[in-house]
Amino acid sequence: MTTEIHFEGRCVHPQAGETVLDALLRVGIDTPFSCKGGSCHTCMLHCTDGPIPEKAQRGLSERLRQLGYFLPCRCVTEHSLRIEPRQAKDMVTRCMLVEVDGHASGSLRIQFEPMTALDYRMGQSLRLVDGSAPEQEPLLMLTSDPATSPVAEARWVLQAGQTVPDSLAPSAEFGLEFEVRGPFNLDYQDLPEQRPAPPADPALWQALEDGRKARAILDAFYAKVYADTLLAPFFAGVTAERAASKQYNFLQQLMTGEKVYWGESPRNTHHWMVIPHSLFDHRQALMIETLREHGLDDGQIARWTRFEEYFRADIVKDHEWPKKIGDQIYSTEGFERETLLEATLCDQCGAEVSAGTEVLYHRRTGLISCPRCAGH
Ligand code: HEM
Repeated sequence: MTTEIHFEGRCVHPQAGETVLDALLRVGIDTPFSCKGGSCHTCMLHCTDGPIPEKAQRGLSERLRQLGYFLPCRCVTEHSLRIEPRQAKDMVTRCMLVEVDGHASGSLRIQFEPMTALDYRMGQSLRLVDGSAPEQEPLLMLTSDPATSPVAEARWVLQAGQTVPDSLAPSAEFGLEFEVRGPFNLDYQDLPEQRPAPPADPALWQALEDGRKARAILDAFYAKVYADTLLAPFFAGVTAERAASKQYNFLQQLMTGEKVYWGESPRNTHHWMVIPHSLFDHRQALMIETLREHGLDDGQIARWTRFEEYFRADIVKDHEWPKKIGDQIYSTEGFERETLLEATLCDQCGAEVSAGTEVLYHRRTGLISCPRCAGH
């Protein structure tokens, strides 16, 4: 009986004495590896069916052995196996704390050093291993770029009911250890459908003169936003008055708990906006500057920004997300052709386009191109 190694739709036959890793590489399967001697664990794979030789699991933790992980560089077998790449949910990395702050704002900035290699990209996420079911574990968003920062950095936006472990408490000191799972690609599906609002803070609203000062702050803030070369492009076609009013109602609802905001959820409003952490932080710095100019003290500033930080996970992303309403997902990127029911003006050249004409329109922006501008 020939030995068959099934891997991602391919079937490979190892030669006598050949390791599984060498067999995969021989036929051109691009699987990661480094030392090829069982030391670095870079090539570790997951076996879903078939007996794994004891030698191929030497050096792996009991947990990984039980899950079926093995080192293909140490695996010579005459039995057939079904194998697959490692699964992010099974990867747990022990980390050492460098520094943690932000407890007052509800958005923890955690600087840490993974104790074994953690292969990640900025924008991916980790889960903090805290003893709960893996899908319930707190989400940490990776904000550092491994190419340029010697220590890793992640954000943890605290959700209702989550408690911070001692290893990440305000008093936590350099060197404390904790474990993370992943990394995962953060996508809109990872966010809970309807995120509960953070607890209201009516005393803050009162300190903001029952909203009068909040309105003055927002007017001054959006004046800065519209003059800012990084932020202004997102607001093309939206008046500063609209932006400030919507934000006012949103904050009023968050701070007082009264239902006065009727706009979309932050996730859906910002669904098409590619906003990196650095831009979010830049906006936050402008907001803090404005709050200071209006006489808020550090405590009040932390209480205000806590509400904004809470929505970081709904807003920061490295590619546009579709809209999600209930279970329905709506893609708003791309174009459609539509026959006009009424005459209108072409958004490109300004010429009148008569009813019955087929035009090209962009699903999200709603801008149309007449047949001449659309090139047909
Ligand atoms: C860099 C960060 C951000 C950018 C570039 C941004 C951009 C925008 C833009 C362009 C709009 C107008 C959308 C429209 O009227 O069509 C908007 C609306 C809004 N934003 Fe943001 N935003 C950012 C951060 C935030 C934060 C931190 C919050 C919440 C705490 C927030 C809450 C809202 C709300 C509630 C609206 C109104 C939604 C509606 O019109 O229904 N935004 N944002």
